[in-house]
Amino acid sequence: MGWGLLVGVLLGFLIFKWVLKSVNCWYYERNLEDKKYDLPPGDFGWPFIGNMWSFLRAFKSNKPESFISNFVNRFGLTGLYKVLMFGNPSIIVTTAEACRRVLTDDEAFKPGWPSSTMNLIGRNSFVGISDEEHRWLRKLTAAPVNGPEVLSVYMKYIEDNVIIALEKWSDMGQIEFLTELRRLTLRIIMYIFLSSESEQVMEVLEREYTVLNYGVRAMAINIPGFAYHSALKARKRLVAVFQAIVTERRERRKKNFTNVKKDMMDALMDAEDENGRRLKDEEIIDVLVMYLNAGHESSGHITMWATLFLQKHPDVFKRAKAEQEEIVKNRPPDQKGLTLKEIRQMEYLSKVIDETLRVITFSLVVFREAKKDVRVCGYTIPKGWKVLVWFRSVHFDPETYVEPKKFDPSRWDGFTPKAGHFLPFGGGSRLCPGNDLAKIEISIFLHHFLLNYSLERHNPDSPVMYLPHTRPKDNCLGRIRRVST
Ligand code: HEM
Repeated sequence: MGWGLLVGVLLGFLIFKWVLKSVNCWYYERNLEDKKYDLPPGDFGWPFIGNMWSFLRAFKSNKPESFISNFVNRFGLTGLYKVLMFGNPSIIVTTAEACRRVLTDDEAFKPGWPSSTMNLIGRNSFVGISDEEHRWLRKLTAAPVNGPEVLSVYMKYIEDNVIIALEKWSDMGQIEFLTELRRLTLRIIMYIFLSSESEQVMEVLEREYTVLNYGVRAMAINIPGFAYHSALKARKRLVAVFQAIVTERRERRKKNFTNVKKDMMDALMDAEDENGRRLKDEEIIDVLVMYLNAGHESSGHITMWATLFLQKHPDVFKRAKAEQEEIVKNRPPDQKGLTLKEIRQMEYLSKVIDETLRVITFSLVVFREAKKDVRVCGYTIPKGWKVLVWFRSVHFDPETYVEPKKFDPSRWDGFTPKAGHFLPFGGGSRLCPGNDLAKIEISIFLHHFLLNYSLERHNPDSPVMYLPHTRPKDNCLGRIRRVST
């Protein structure tokens, strides 16, 4: 009798679990007819939350690879897996070939960010506008940051600020190295886009962006105490700050337009499409909220990781430093500061940066949506489903990168990855417009760090957090020490 009851309860539990695990499948595949047999393998997780729990658990327990390897172990190395994430039926794409196809086929795919992300980044920013509007605004806004020649205009500003920052930090005792770097990259992007160096504005932006970014990768629960709720509030405060800046600029332009240097804000205010349409304040604000966020978080984090890797690998540090010393040695005596030509000579440092971009993969995933039913690598992605382009898997593919977890800049000696195998800045029409700026900023910082400083971490074994972005839990607490006179 006792055994019978136990078996009955166990059986009931298994049936209940099977029903729960099948609910999403029935619901999301019910209208697909025969197409459902062409879907990639996968698992829609639990009702309502889908696979979010296993995603967050993998990333919060410091095993980010386990989320995808779980699919690989269960369904094989198919490269595409169906899931339910961020509230949408989605296909995760993990191979270079499939990722490249999704990024470059604008006929079949459009941006597909979760609505929670759009609420935070802004529906008038690049994540929410039509392809046509995107082409127009992208051309307008990418011009001031695209191409090394254009960027050489900002090199002096960047270098002066790097020198001042490193000197200041070395006098400050213990600092959160990452927080200070994020402030530095924010200062640079504020100068380029807003011509502003206001400490007060910078402090507010830095604080609010931190809260905003925690919400971007969190579950979209708008209840006090949850990261998404706080992020929505942070967005409101960011919008208020940008609105004040826009209003002030409009006033200034009315009074004294001709004498003032033009920047990105002016370009947005002057912009007029072929139908004579001009941008409203809320559109300008959304573009700025997006650009300033994208333009400082990523560069700040990657600069920190490159510094940490250099510090952790003395042989790499030595080789990178020798290269910088050589550059300074060959410099004409009357030359002040770095030139673009010198940055181009930093071949080894460029490999250090590329390897950092690969190992850290700052943008672990980007989102697209299928505009129509699309065949990719033998499977169907149904119209309206989201596609999660999983860069992390591409950068950790052992077929392309032997011992992928190892930081090894020399793997780039004589190696050019095939198209789609190295995507730190994405690809296709959405390729990061700040890629050259980011590489120049990071190179300038590392040049001065390698020549004159070292980093002494307070907790060298501080655990790493992967959400919202990969970083040491203590924000890299430590001291910057001057090592030369
Ligand atoms: C190491 C630094 C950086 C990394 C790793 C990075 C990474 C990326 C990636 C992967 C994308 C593609 C998103 C997608 O496909 O949907 C992207 C887009 C973007 N990035 Fe960056 N980025 C960096 C620096 C910057 C900087 C400095 C700026 C500012 C100028 C910037 C501005 C943008 C913008 C505006 C987009 C959206 C482009 C579009 O949708 O057309 N990024 N970035």
